Amino acid sequence: MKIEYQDVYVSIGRTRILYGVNLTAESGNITGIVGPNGCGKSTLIKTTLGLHSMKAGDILLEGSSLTGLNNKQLAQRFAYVGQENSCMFDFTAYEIVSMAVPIRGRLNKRAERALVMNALEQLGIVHLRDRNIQNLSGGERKLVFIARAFAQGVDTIILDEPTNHLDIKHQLYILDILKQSKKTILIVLHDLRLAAHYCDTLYLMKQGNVVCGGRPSEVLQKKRVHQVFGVEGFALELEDGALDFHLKMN
Ligand SMILES: Nc1ncnc2c1ncn2[C@@H]1O[C@H](COP(=O)(O)OP(=O)(O)OP(=O)(O)O)[C@@H](O)[C@H]1O
Repeated sequence: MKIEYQDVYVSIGRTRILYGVNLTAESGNITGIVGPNGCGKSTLIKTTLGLHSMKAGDILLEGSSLTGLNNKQLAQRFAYVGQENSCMFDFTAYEIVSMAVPIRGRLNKRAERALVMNALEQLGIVHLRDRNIQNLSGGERKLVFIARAFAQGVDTIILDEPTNHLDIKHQLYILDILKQSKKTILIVLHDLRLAAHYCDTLYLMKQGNVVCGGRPSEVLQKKRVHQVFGVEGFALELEDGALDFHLKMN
Protein backbone atom coordinates (compact mmCIF):
# COMPACT_ATOMS: atom_id res chain seq x y z
CA MET A 1 0.00 0.00 0.00
CA LYS A 2 1.28 3.41 -0.96
CA ILE A 3 2.51 5.62 1.91
CA GLU A 4 2.49 9.38 1.43
CA TYR A 5 4.04 11.94 3.74
CA GLN A 6 2.49 15.30 2.95
CA ASP A 7 4.26 18.38 4.25
CA VAL A 8 5.01 16.79 7.64
CA TYR A 9 6.18 19.16 10.39
CA VAL A 10 7.25 17.70 13.75
CA SER A 11 8.64 19.38 16.85
CA ILE A 12 9.96 17.67 19.95
CA GLY A 13 9.57 20.01 22.88
CA ARG A 14 10.42 23.40 21.47
CA THR A 15 12.78 22.06 18.84
CA ARG A 16 11.58 21.73 15.28
CA ILE A 17 12.87 18.40 13.89
CA LEU A 18 11.01 17.96 10.60
CA TYR A 19 10.34 20.85 8.24
CA GLY A 20 7.61 19.94 5.77
CA VAL A 21 8.70 16.48 4.63
CA ASN A 22 7.16 15.23 1.39
CA LEU A 23 7.88 11.63 0.49
CA THR A 24 6.03 8.81 -1.28
CA ALA A 25 6.67 5.08 -0.94
CA GLU A 26 4.98 3.41 -3.90
CA SER A 27 3.15 0.12 -3.51
CA GLY A 28 5.32 -2.97 -4.05
CA ASN A 29 8.54 -0.95 -4.18
CA ILE A 30 11.49 -0.57 -1.86
CA THR A 31 11.79 3.08 -0.88
CA GLY A 32 14.89 4.10 1.02
CA ILE A 33 15.59 7.05 3.26
CA VAL A 34 19.23 8.05 3.68
CA GLY A 35 20.86 11.03 5.36
CA PRO A 36 23.40 12.02 7.99
CA ASN A 37 23.02 11.24 11.70
CA GLY A 38 20.38 13.40 13.34
CA CYS A 39 18.68 14.57 10.11
CA GLY A 40 15.30 13.23 11.26
CA LYS A 41 14.92 9.80 9.63
CA SER A 42 13.85 7.97 12.80
CA THR A 43 11.63 10.88 13.84
CA LEU A 44 9.77 10.53 10.55
CA ILE A 45 9.33 6.79 11.12
CA LYS A 46 8.26 7.27 14.74
CA THR A 47 5.72 9.88 13.62
CA THR A 48 4.22 7.22 11.34
CA LEU A 49 3.84 4.97 14.41
CA GLY A 50 2.06 7.80 16.24
CA LEU A 51 4.94 8.28 18.71
CA HIS A 52 5.34 11.94 17.73
CA SER A 53 2.46 14.18 16.77
CA MET A 54 2.58 16.37 13.71
CA LYS A 55 2.42 20.15 13.98
CA ALA A 56 1.17 20.16 10.42
CA GLY A 57 0.86 17.80 7.49
CA ASP A 58 -0.51 14.31 7.11
CA ILE A 59 0.55 10.71 6.54
CA LEU A 60 -1.64 8.68 4.20
CA LEU A 61 -1.77 4.96 3.58
CA GLU A 62 -3.39 4.18 0.23
CA GLY A 63 -5.03 7.60 0.38
CA SER A 64 -6.39 7.34 3.95
CA SER A 65 -4.94 9.36 6.81
CA LEU A 66 -3.30 7.48 9.67
CA THR A 67 -4.17 10.29 12.07
CA GLY A 68 -6.39 9.14 14.93
CA LEU A 69 -5.89 5.41 14.40
CA ASN A 70 -5.10 3.39 17.53
CA ASN A 71 -2.15 0.98 17.81
CA LYS A 72 -4.11 -2.07 16.73
CA GLN A 73 -5.52 -0.26 13.70
CA LEU A 74 -2.00 0.86 12.74
CA ALA A 75 -0.69 -2.70 13.17
CA GLN A 76 -3.43 -3.96 10.86
CA ARG A 77 -2.10 -1.62 8.19
CA PHE A 78 1.67 -1.91 8.45
CA ALA A 79 4.46 -3.67 10.33
CA TYR A 80 7.47 -1.99 11.90
CA VAL A 81 10.96 -3.33 12.56
CA GLY A 82 12.94 -0.95 14.75
CA GLN A 83 16.63 -0.43 15.41
CA GLU A 84 16.42 -2.06 18.82
CA ASN A 85 17.32 -5.71 18.91
CA SER A 86 16.72 -6.32 22.57
CA CYS A 87 13.89 -8.12 24.33
CA MET A 88 13.49 -7.95 28.08
CA PHE A 89 11.81 -11.31 28.60
CA ASP A 90 12.66 -14.96 28.00
CA PHE A 91 10.52 -15.59 24.94
CA THR A 92 11.38 -18.16 22.32
CA ALA A 93 11.69 -17.13 18.69
CA TYR A 94 8.38 -18.91 18.03
CA GLU A 95 6.64 -16.93 20.78
CA ILE A 96 8.01 -13.62 19.48
CA VAL A 97 6.69 -14.32 15.98
CA SER A 98 3.33 -15.52 17.33
CA MET A 99 2.83 -12.10 18.97
CA ALA A 100 1.79 -10.86 15.51
CA VAL A 101 -1.10 -13.31 15.33
CA PRO A 102 -3.79 -11.43 17.38
CA ILE A 103 -3.49 -8.52 14.94
CA ARG A 104 -5.04 -10.79 12.30
CA GLY A 105 -8.12 -11.54 14.40
CA ARG A 106 -9.17 -14.82 15.98
CA LEU A 107 -7.39 -17.87 14.62
CA ASN A 108 -7.54 -21.46 15.78
CA LYS A 109 -4.34 -23.08 17.08
CA ARG A 110 -3.67 -24.89 13.82
CA ALA A 111 -4.00 -21.76 11.69
CA GLU A 112 -1.85 -19.84 14.15
CA ARG A 113 0.89 -22.46 14.00
CA ALA A 114 0.81 -22.53 10.19
CA LEU A 115 1.14 -18.77 10.09
CA VAL A 116 4.08 -18.63 12.49
CA MET A 117 5.88 -21.54 10.83
CA ASN A 118 5.37 -19.96 7.43
CA ALA A 119 6.97 -16.71 8.61
CA LEU A 120 9.89 -18.60 10.20
CA GLU A 121 10.35 -20.52 6.94
CA GLN A 122 10.31 -17.34 4.85
CA LEU A 123 13.20 -16.02 6.92
CA GLY A 124 14.99 -19.39 6.97
CA ILE A 125 14.95 -19.63 10.78
CA VAL A 126 12.73 -22.64 11.56
CA HIS A 127 15.72 -24.17 13.37
CA LEU A 128 15.72 -21.25 15.83
CA ARG A 129 12.05 -21.60 16.83
CA ASP A 130 12.62 -22.98 20.35
CA ARG A 131 15.67 -20.87 21.13
CA ASN A 132 15.46 -18.18 23.79
CA ILE A 133 15.60 -14.78 22.06
CA GLN A 134 18.14 -13.59 24.67
CA ASN A 135 20.62 -16.23 23.51
CA LEU A 136 20.42 -15.47 19.80
CA SER A 137 23.01 -13.40 17.99
CA GLY A 138 22.10 -9.87 16.85
CA GLY A 139 21.60 -11.05 13.28
CA GLU A 140 19.44 -14.01 14.32
CA ARG A 141 17.29 -11.75 16.50
CA LYS A 142 16.78 -9.33 13.64
CA LEU A 143 15.56 -12.19 11.47
CA VAL A 144 13.07 -13.14 14.21
CA PHE A 145 11.71 -9.58 14.37
CA ILE A 146 11.37 -9.47 10.58
CA ALA A 147 9.58 -12.84 10.70
CA ARG A 148 7.15 -11.29 13.19
CA ALA A 149 6.55 -8.43 10.74
CA PHE A 150 5.83 -10.99 7.99
CA ALA A 151 3.44 -12.89 10.30
CA GLN A 152 1.43 -9.70 10.74
CA GLY A 153 0.18 -10.40 7.22
CA VAL A 154 0.29 -6.79 6.07
CA ASP A 155 1.47 -5.53 2.71
CA THR A 156 3.58 -2.71 4.12
CA ILE A 157 6.71 -2.95 6.28
CA ILE A 158 8.64 0.00 7.67
CA LEU A 159 12.18 -0.72 8.85
CA ASP A 160 14.60 1.58 10.65
CA GLU A 161 18.20 0.55 9.90
CA PRO A 162 17.55 -3.21 9.93
CA THR A 163 21.08 -3.95 8.72
CA ASN A 164 22.77 -2.32 11.73
CA HIS A 165 25.23 -4.61 13.50
CA LEU A 166 24.77 -7.37 10.91
CA ASP A 167 27.58 -9.00 8.99
CA ILE A 168 27.58 -8.41 5.24
CA LYS A 169 26.05 -11.80 4.46
CA HIS A 170 23.08 -11.16 6.78
CA GLN A 171 22.67 -7.62 5.39
CA LEU A 172 22.31 -8.99 1.85
CA TYR A 173 20.16 -11.89 3.05
CA ILE A 174 17.64 -9.59 4.73
CA LEU A 175 17.47 -7.16 1.83
CA ASP A 176 17.08 -10.01 -0.68
CA ILE A 177 14.14 -11.39 1.33
CA LEU A 178 12.52 -7.95 1.47
CA LYS A 179 13.02 -7.48 -2.27
CA GLN A 180 11.55 -10.90 -3.09
CA SER A 181 8.54 -10.29 -0.83
CA LYS A 182 7.14 -7.69 -3.29
CA LYS A 183 5.75 -5.87 -0.27
CA THR A 184 5.77 -2.11 0.10
CA ILE A 185 8.98 -1.47 1.96
CA LEU A 186 10.02 1.85 3.51
CA ILE A 187 13.51 1.49 4.89
CA VAL A 188 16.05 3.72 6.60
CA LEU A 189 19.57 2.78 5.55
CA HIS A 190 23.01 4.16 6.27
CA ASP A 191 24.93 2.10 3.75
CA LEU A 192 24.76 3.95 0.44
CA ARG A 193 25.91 0.85 -1.50
CA LEU A 194 22.94 -1.13 -0.18
CA ALA A 195 20.64 1.83 -0.78
CA ALA A 196 21.84 2.23 -4.39
CA HIS A 197 21.52 -1.47 -5.11
CA TYR A 198 18.22 -2.39 -3.45
CA CYS A 199 16.02 0.70 -3.48
CA ASP A 200 13.65 1.48 -6.33
CA THR A 201 13.33 5.01 -5.02
CA LEU A 202 15.58 6.88 -2.66
CA TYR A 203 15.05 10.00 -0.56
CA LEU A 204 17.96 12.01 0.70
CA MET A 205 17.33 13.90 3.94
CA LYS A 206 19.29 16.72 5.53
CA GLN A 207 18.44 18.79 8.61
CA GLY A 208 14.81 17.76 8.85
CA ASN A 209 13.86 17.90 5.22
CA VAL A 210 14.07 15.96 1.97
CA VAL A 211 16.80 17.35 -0.26
CA CYS A 212 15.84 15.17 -3.18
CA GLY A 213 14.01 11.98 -4.13
CA GLY A 214 14.02 9.75 -7.18
CA ARG A 215 15.87 6.81 -8.65
CA PRO A 216 19.09 6.08 -6.72
CA SER A 217 21.17 6.89 -9.82
CA GLU A 218 19.67 10.38 -9.91
CA VAL A 219 19.76 10.99 -6.16
CA LEU A 220 23.29 9.79 -5.41
CA GLN A 221 25.06 12.22 -7.69
CA LYS A 222 28.49 13.48 -6.75
CA LYS A 223 27.49 17.07 -6.04
CA ARG A 224 24.50 16.11 -3.89
CA VAL A 225 26.39 13.45 -1.93
CA HIS A 226 29.02 16.07 -1.13
CA GLN A 227 26.40 18.64 -0.18
CA VAL A 228 24.61 16.27 2.22
CA PHE A 229 27.33 13.98 3.59
CA GLY A 230 30.47 16.04 2.94
CA VAL A 231 32.22 13.11 1.24
CA GLU A 232 33.18 12.29 -2.33
CA GLY A 233 30.98 9.53 -3.71
CA PHE A 234 28.51 8.71 -6.42
CA ALA A 235 26.23 5.95 -7.73
CA LEU A 236 27.59 4.03 -10.68
CA GLU A 237 26.07 1.44 -12.96
CA LEU A 238 27.87 -1.89 -13.22
CA GLU A 239 28.25 -3.99 -16.38
CA ASP A 240 25.21 -6.11 -15.47
CA GLY A 241 23.06 -3.00 -15.03
CA ALA A 242 23.02 -3.19 -11.22
CA LEU A 243 23.72 -0.01 -9.30
CA ASP A 244 26.65 0.39 -6.92
CA PHE A 245 28.05 3.31 -4.95
CA HIS A 246 31.64 4.40 -5.16
CA LEU A 247 33.14 6.17 -2.16
CA LYS A 248 36.42 7.99 -2.59
CA MET A 249 38.65 7.59 0.45
CA ASN A 250 41.80 9.63 1.04
N1 LIG B 1 12.97 12.56 22.21
C1 LIG B 1 13.76 13.52 21.73
N2 LIG B 1 13.99 14.65 22.43
C2 LIG B 1 14.77 15.64 21.93
N3 LIG B 1 15.38 15.59 20.74
C3 LIG B 1 15.20 14.49 20.01
C4 LIG B 1 14.39 13.40 20.46
N4 LIG B 1 14.41 12.44 19.50
C5 LIG B 1 15.19 12.91 18.52
N5 LIG B 1 15.68 14.13 18.83
C6 LIG B 1 16.57 14.96 17.98
O1 LIG B 1 15.98 15.04 16.70
C7 LIG B 1 16.98 15.03 15.71
C8 LIG B 1 16.67 13.95 14.71
O2 LIG B 1 16.84 12.67 15.35
P1 LIG B 1 16.55 11.31 14.59
O3 LIG B 1 16.76 10.22 15.56
O4 LIG B 1 15.26 11.42 13.91
O5 LIG B 1 17.72 11.35 13.52
P2 LIG B 1 18.21 10.21 12.53
O6 LIG B 1 18.31 10.83 11.18
O7 LIG B 1 17.35 9.00 12.65
O8 LIG B 1 19.66 9.94 13.11
P3 LIG B 1 20.58 8.61 13.13
O9 LIG B 1 21.04 8.40 11.71
O10 LIG B 1 21.72 9.02 14.02
O11 LIG B 1 19.78 7.46 13.68
C9 LIG B 1 18.32 14.85 16.43
O12 LIG B 1 18.93 16.11 16.56
C10 LIG B 1 17.91 14.30 17.78
O13 LIG B 1 18.83 14.70 18.77
